[in-house]
Amino acid sequence: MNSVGRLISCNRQATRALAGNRMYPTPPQHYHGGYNGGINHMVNQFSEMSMSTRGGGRGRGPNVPRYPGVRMYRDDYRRDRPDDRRSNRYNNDDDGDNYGGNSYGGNDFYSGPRGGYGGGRGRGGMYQNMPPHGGRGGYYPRNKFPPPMGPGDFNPYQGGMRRGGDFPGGNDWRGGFGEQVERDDFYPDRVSTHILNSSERYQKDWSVMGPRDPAMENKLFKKQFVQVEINFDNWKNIPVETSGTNLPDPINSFKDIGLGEILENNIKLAGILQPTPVQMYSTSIVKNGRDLMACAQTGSGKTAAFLIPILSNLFENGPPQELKDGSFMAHKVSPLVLILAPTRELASQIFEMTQHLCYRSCVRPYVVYGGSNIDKCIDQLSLGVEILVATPGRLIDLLNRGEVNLQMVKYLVLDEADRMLDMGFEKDIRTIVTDYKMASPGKRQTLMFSATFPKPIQLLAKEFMEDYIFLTVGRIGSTNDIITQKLNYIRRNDKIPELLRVLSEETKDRILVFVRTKHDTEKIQGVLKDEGHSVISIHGNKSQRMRENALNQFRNGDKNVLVATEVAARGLDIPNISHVVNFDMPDTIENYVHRIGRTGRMGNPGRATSFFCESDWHIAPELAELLKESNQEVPPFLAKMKYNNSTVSSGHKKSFTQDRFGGRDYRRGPQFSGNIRYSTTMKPPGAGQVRSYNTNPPNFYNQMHPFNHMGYPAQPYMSPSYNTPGNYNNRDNNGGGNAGNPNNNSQQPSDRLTPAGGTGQSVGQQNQPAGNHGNQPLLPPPLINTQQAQQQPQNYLPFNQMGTGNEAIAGDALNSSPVPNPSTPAPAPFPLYASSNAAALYNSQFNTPSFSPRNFQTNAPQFSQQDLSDSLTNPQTGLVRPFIMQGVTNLPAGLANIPSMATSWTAGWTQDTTQ
Ligand SMILES: Nc1ncnc2c1ncn2[C@@H]1O[C@H](COP(=O)(O)OP(=O)(O)OP(=O)(O)O)[C@@H](O)[C@H]1O
Repeated sequence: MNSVGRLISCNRQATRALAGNRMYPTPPQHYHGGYNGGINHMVNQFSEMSMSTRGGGRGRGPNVPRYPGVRMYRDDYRRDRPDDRRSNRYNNDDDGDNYGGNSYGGNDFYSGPRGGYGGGRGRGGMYQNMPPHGGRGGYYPRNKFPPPMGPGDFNPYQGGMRRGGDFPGGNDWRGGFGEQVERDDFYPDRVSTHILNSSERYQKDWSVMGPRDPAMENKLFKKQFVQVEINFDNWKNIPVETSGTNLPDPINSFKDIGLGEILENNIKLAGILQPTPVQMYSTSIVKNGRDLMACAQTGSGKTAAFLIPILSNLFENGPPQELKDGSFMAHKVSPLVLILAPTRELASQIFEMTQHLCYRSCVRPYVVYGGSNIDKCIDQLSLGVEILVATPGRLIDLLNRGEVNLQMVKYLVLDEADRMLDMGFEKDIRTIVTDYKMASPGKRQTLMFSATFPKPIQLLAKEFMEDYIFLTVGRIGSTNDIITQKLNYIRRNDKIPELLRVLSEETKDRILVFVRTKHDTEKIQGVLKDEGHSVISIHGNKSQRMRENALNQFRNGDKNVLVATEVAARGLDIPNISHVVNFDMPDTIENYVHRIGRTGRMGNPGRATSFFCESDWHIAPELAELLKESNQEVPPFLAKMKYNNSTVSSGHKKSFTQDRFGGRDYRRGPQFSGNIRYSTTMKPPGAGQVRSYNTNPPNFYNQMHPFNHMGYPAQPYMSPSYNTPGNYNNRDNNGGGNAGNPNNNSQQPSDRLTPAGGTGQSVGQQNQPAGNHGNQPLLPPPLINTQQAQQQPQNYLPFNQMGTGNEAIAGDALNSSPVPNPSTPAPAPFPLYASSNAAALYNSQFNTPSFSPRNFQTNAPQFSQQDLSDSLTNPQTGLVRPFIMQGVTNLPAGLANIPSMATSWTAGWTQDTTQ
């Protein structure tokens, strides 16, 4: 007997044992896909000491290769998909279904037909229209893969789904080989907001609030768990940047737009009184019908940021005409809003908030994800759903079954979008968006949200969008300042004692401990329990019920330590997590950001402690940058590691700064024709500090480097908005930061940000001598086209009049935009450009590997030798400062002197170059 056969045989025995006296016929060979799947499912459940088998899981299609020895999880098909296991970098934590488990759950191609397997949940296609014969029977995936027949297909009495036992033996058969467990207690649909069916709802006026339902209200809005006060003060200073065409103005309050009575009522009940920064911007962007790619710090209210404006539009506009007049006859559920999330828990959380906001409305939300009961799910869908929250795998399952129709989708939301478009999920997202007749970009609105948005993902994401706006809230490359981050350098064997020590210092609130593997999660949970801690764990090997129970216990304070794998890293909003401990470092810097983002939410402080081993060196450079950017202490060992590994780590660094993490609109290059706008009413973090730079610069780095390592304007730089290229947006152009526009310098509204102690006077007007920092707005570094500068000197300021902090950066002009000059408009904040060669050279000259390659462009025009030597010989008056040697491959001999010369230019130069 081969290993598969042995497995089947042994499973049969287990099955019989579990089934008690009930004996089931061995199905014919060609049914074994379904049958086998069912058994495997049961064994899996059995191993979790749960008798919750319900007719077995899905079967494996007979033609799909099986990998002996790999347990088939009902919803964890990643394990059976070696390609995905290989390619998914999030999955190398040995936590098979951290993210993807459910995503493949139900993909019929892999799972084989559900039909059949001895009373399983099959929905045999050919009998699906014969309810008297046992419900729907095995299903037929109309779109793609006709399943081989299973018992449910030809014998509805045996295999068809009974749903309530409408045929003798009904529910018994549902159970298949085991005891049936009622899962209502955790099934997410425990709160249903509507009783009308969809066609009834389509006839209603959606802007009218329905009657109050005190019981429902209590269920939805009762403060189940400790509520955390929101600290809006911590957001007043957050920098916000938008880029794209025709940027709408943000709202200041929800009252600025008519949300309608339903939403106004519901947000109040949900405790949402004023918008967070991301909500201010996204609300107006979505209400203006635009696509949006939003990158905002963890815990800043992104969920409501997409839900509120979408719902506002829905309530205002009502159902689409085709649905109202019945011209679009959907025989299946046709959601108007589709929200996709990577994990079950996150989907469930989004659904919960959707329920809150849909209370007393005609809009019915629902959530589908792997690990939950699909029959129930289908039952619920049949009532009609306007907002569908889903994990990709379960949705594809339902699409293949023909249960969901995406043709009416008007809003597509990807939460944790970078994760959703990462390798593990990208294929699924493409399938969902392109294979099921969803409206194309432009005809639907597409919204993507995350706290991290790497450039390659942006490139992918743009395919799903049209003329989108990129929104950044918070400093990119940083985490929330209010999370105090600590790194402990530690040997692997010392981690557990250290964890016990850290926990012993904690007296209150909840602590979340991240561990790499499922196995270690269990192990550490055991150790902590033995030490008297009140601890629970969550990981992908746990059943959905156990996962939800663990989260609930942690949420409501029954347990105050949660040990988790990456599965809990993204999106989970649990109040009062005071401390995140990275027992094992995450594999990527993005994951680090999301993990520690479980604390420090809604503007409240948090702590993160990470145990750093020597083997974690790969994340060192990125982490050092991140800590620096977040105003955290960079431990000496990390800085050392960074430089020691500079050659090895450069690849990481490159991908970090240039391609990963992201958060800066990748489009902002020479070809970008949109606008860029910075927040005007919100001061940048540390605005007070900024002013002090002028007299006694405490942080020269920031002043000298208008762009930080992420290519993002460094902290002090926060210009009022203006358009690019070349045109000021007058509304926002009074004073500070807009050098070169003398007409607008006369007044400075009180809410106007004055960067770097600025009185708002322009460089051009002031003609500040170099080194005099007083009254100088910090400008973005324009790029000089040196040739043009020489030809049109009237448009340029001599170097020595620009003043430190306003220095032009040598390089190619961006669309020939000139350097600030009183008579010409100032250019927008450009990134710096240089070739990679120049970058490498710069870094080697300055003995630092950390100059951002993000700003480099390989095909930039050559920088003339003459320009260089002019600058070298006379840097104070030259038009060009050889700060970045753009495209230079053959350097003049004098170049070697740059560091020493630079030092003499300004006292802060050396600091300037150490970034
Ligand atoms: N304007 C608001 N006023 C009060 N509470 C809010 C507001 N907006 C959101 N919240 C609450 O803040 C918490 C965090 O919101 P949410 O989970 O959407 O953050 P997030 O930015 O998506 O975080 P993450 O990046 O970790 O996914 C939630 O409990 C939410 O109900």
